[in-house]
Amino acid sequence: MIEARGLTKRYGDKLAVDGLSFTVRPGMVTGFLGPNGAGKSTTMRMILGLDVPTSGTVTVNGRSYAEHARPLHEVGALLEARAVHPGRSARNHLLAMAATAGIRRARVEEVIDMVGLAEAADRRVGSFSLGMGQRVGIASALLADPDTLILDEPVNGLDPDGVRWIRILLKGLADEGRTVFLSSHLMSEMALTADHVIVVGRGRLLRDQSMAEFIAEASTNLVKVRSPQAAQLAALLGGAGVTIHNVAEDTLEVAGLTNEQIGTSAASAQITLYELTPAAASLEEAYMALTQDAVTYRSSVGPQVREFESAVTA
Ligand SMILES: Nc1ncnc2c1ncn2[C@@H]1O[C@H](COP(=O)(O)OP(=O)(O)OP(=O)(O)O)[C@@H](O)[C@H]1O
Repeated sequence: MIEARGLTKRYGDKLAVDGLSFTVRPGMVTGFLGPNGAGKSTTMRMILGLDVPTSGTVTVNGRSYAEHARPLHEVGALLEARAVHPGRSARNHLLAMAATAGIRRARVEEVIDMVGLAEAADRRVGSFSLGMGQRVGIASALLADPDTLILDEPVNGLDPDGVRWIRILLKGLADEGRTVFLSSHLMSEMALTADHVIVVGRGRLLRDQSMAEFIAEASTNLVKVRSPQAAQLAALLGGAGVTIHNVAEDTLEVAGLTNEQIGTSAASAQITLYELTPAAASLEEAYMALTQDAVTYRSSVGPQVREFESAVTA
């Protein structure tokens, strides 16, 4: 369990993290989302005792990182910067870490197997691909069998196989009752991996809720209906509190009625339906809508955002 209370970090004039309070709970994967420069890495570094808060506190299992007698056994981390000596083999790197932390040698072989590095463990880490390097980083994080894992952009640059592998691994670790805290800009992947989201913008907390709630909140109550008798259906459904847009000859977008109500009305008037789809936002759409004002480094607005904006204002 990770608990931040009023966590704040100032670098000169820059307030990188601004009074963050949140709890990352065990038994689930929590996604940490936010635009570039929102303060995610700074927050993760403070959790790991690599940066000192200007004010506020952050604890892992009730104590700050520095107060733990055996911190590696409490929390394992994969941060963006790789800190592995390139001339060492993966096995020697893990053996050196294990020796320093008083971890038995057999555990090194266990984690090598867990991350699928058995074949390559004696090769120099410097010769590894990005994906293999990430596996070494994850093996290091898992070495002391910690209850809490913190991973900053673990899927960055990985191929689809590697991305899928990390997803399955993290979900499995959460199912074992561990706390898994993960940052990523890859929204489609985050949607598949995380059960809960914490969203920050300009150092501040924007959301702390379940993935399902976050997406549902951003979903419009539009229902897309396709019918060869679209005009007849529109006339039938029209009424107070109902808005209907004819988006194509055979397609309506209806707001103000549930798909059950539309289906029942259509059936009673013997109108044929080809499609009846409630519109659900994607995580990316929900995230974009929330963080639009919190983006520090913005490129021109992409077509995806425009599409969503017109969908919600239509
Ligand atoms: N050591 C530092 N000295 C000065 N400013 C810093 C330092 N570390 C981070 N910052 C600033 O603090 C803000 C938050 O940075 P941080 O790296 O935590 O954001 P982030 O959410 O992890 O971004 P990204 O998604 O790009 O990794 C940024 O404006 C950054 O420039």
